[in-house]
Amino acid sequence: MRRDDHACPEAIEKVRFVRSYAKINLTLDVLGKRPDGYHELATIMQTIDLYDTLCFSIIDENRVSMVCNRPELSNEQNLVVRAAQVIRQKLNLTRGLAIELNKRIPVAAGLGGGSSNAAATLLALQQWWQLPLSLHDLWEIATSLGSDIPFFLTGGLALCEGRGEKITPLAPHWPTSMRWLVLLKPAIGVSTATVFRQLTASDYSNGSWSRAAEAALQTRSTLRPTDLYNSLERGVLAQYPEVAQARADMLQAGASYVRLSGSGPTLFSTFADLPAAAWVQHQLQHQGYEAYLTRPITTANTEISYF
Ligand SMILES: C[C@](O)(CO)[C@H](O)COP(=O)(O)OP(=O)(O)OC[C@H]1O[C@@H](n2ccc(N)nc2=O)[C@H](O)[C@@H]1O
Ligand SMILES: Nc1ncnc2c1ncn2[C@@H]1O[C@H](COP(=O)(O)OP(=O)(O)OP(=O)(O)O)[C@@H](O)[C@H]1O
Repeated sequence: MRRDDHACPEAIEKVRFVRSYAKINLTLDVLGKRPDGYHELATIMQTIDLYDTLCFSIIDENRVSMVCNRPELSNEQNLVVRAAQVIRQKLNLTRGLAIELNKRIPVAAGLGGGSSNAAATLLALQQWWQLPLSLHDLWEIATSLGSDIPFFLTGGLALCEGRGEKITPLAPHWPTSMRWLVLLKPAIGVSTATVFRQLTASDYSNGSWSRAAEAALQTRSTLRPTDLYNSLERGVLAQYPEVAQARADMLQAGASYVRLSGSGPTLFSTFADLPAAAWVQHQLQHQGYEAYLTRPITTANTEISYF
């Protein structure tokens, strides 16, 4: 009998299929730089109905293999492989795993795709193999792998503080005036580390944007476009002309306002009505842009529902 057989009864199915959803940052305050080199954040994140799929199969070898429809991501540094390996090592599991990752979430886009994939892997293995790991254990593993990953363990709507790992779930009071989202992904990738490095002290805020938005969401007060703020936006617009041009084109296409998600370069706008959102998406696609019509969802990696 193999050492980890107790966690994998014979009856367990050999294949597991999960979705892994993206996020947007409704607000993002950078409070300042910390002694460990990271930045102190207050950000409100929301999972959205744009997802990758992951297929896990048990294999008869003591290793983790991974293939991805984006060949440049098929390697051992992929967060999916790293997440699976951390769990295997922590619990001394010898059971092998083959993972297929189908990416639909744009990469290096500010949509948290890799982080979501890692959290989906942790949750899938924990549930599938009935591992003796609490949500706090998973949170610790997630935190060690990346700042955005803890959020995706619960997803939905949340205030994230510290490096991003201190999660306060918020009641899902998403404004109806923001029911539809149009995302525009300019044709460049942006390194999160570079964006943070190029911040200046004048970009810092005291967290008041995220706190005010949190209060408005909790009390179901109106959230106006002018209430949304991202400390990283000024630097990204100044550094990448493609993003500034995309923003101008989005406004020209009929978006009433445009914000950057995370470290970009993806831009988003919100709409109360589907026809208005679809019209803006159509116009952007007609201009050759990669544009998505999507909506917020209330949970992360398992069952979802819409507002
Ligand atoms: C911009 C956001 O997406 C907002 O949600 C996140 O803060 C980024 O989260 P992430 O991609 O999971 O970030 P990590 O993989 O932990 O860090 C990537 C790099 O971003 C910078 N970084 C990240 C998070 C943070 N609070 N401060 C930072 O300065 C660091 O230079 C770090 O080396
Ligand atoms: N499963 C994965 N999917 C996408 N990228 C991954 C994955 N694993 C590792 N990476 C690496 O992480 C980098 C950032 O990718 P990702 O799509 O997560 O960026 P992002 O959306 O900007 O993330 P965030 O918003 O959390 O900063 C990629 O350039 C890639 O090298």
